Amino acid sequence: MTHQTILVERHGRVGLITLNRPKALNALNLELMREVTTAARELDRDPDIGALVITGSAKAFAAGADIKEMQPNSYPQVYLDDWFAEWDQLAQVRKPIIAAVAGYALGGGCELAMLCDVLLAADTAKFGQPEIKLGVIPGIGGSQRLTRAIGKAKAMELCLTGRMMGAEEAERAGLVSRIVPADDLLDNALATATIIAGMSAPIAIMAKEAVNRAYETTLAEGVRFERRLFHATFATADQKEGMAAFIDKRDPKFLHN
Ligand SMILES: CC(C)=CC(=O)SCCNC(=O)CCNC(=O)[C@H](O)C(C)(C)COP(=O)(O)OP(=O)(O)OC[C@H]1O[C@@H](n2cnc3c(N)ncnc32)[C@H](O)[C@@H]1OP(=O)(O)O
Repeated sequence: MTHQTILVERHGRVGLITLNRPKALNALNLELMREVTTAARELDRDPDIGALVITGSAKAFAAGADIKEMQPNSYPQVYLDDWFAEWDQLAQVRKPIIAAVAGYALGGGCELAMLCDVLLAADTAKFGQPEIKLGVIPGIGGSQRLTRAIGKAKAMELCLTGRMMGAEEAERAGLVSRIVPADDLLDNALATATIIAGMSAPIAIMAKEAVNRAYETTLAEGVRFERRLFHATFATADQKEGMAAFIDKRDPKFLHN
């Protein structure tokens, strides 16, 4: 399939989506959003794919939603078209997604990174929610996901001032799982995704669901949910294989069922 604003590649069991609007610093226009969500859903359905990576360029993961596209729109238009609701489809992807972020991840770019499950940052990464400087507020979940990731104090400051934070501050705050040198970012992301894609596919999906549930429910409900999924892992062939492999002192051969 031909894409205008993204590149899609396969690296073994990993699907790689690269944002590709370099002249606009990967600003997220409606076409790019559709292409990313469509590609991610296709990779999610593909049994030969176990994990996804989304990345941008060295200068920008994405500098936000496309301001030039947004600017002339009226309230009835954005409301009736339910602008940015389509990004919710990325949150519905069941396989783990890694965001490999170098350069600017601002506004919708930061929100796209936070829609992913593991956020790897190059030492050049800069995160922020600068929408307030444009007379708007985050619209792809930034005020919610950033607050859950780094806490109210810092999220409030970033959303109210539009200040950017660098990779080290983002890692200290808990937004980023790891910082790597910019030149090694993609290799690290693909290596991490390959490890995840080598696990049992249903078990990886259960692990993602269980961790995500912690964002949405009480501790007691979350622990109950986790326990039910844990019990369900015993209905898979991969639980038998994983434990047998440990006992036999060999690597497991997961069959993804
Ligand atoms: C409202 C919601 C829900 C979400 C949002 O995301 S709103 C947007 C939030 N993002 C921003 O406000 C960042 C806007 N961009 C910048 O502040 C700067 O571009 C920069 C600091 C990221 C980089 O500055 P630099 O001087 O290095 O580069 P520029 O000359 O400014 O940009 C190059 C080229 O890209 C176009 N660009 C950059 N960001 C966007 C964007 N978000 N939307 C549309 N176009 C963007 C920029 O206009 C320029 O293009 P031209 O050379 O054609 O002017």
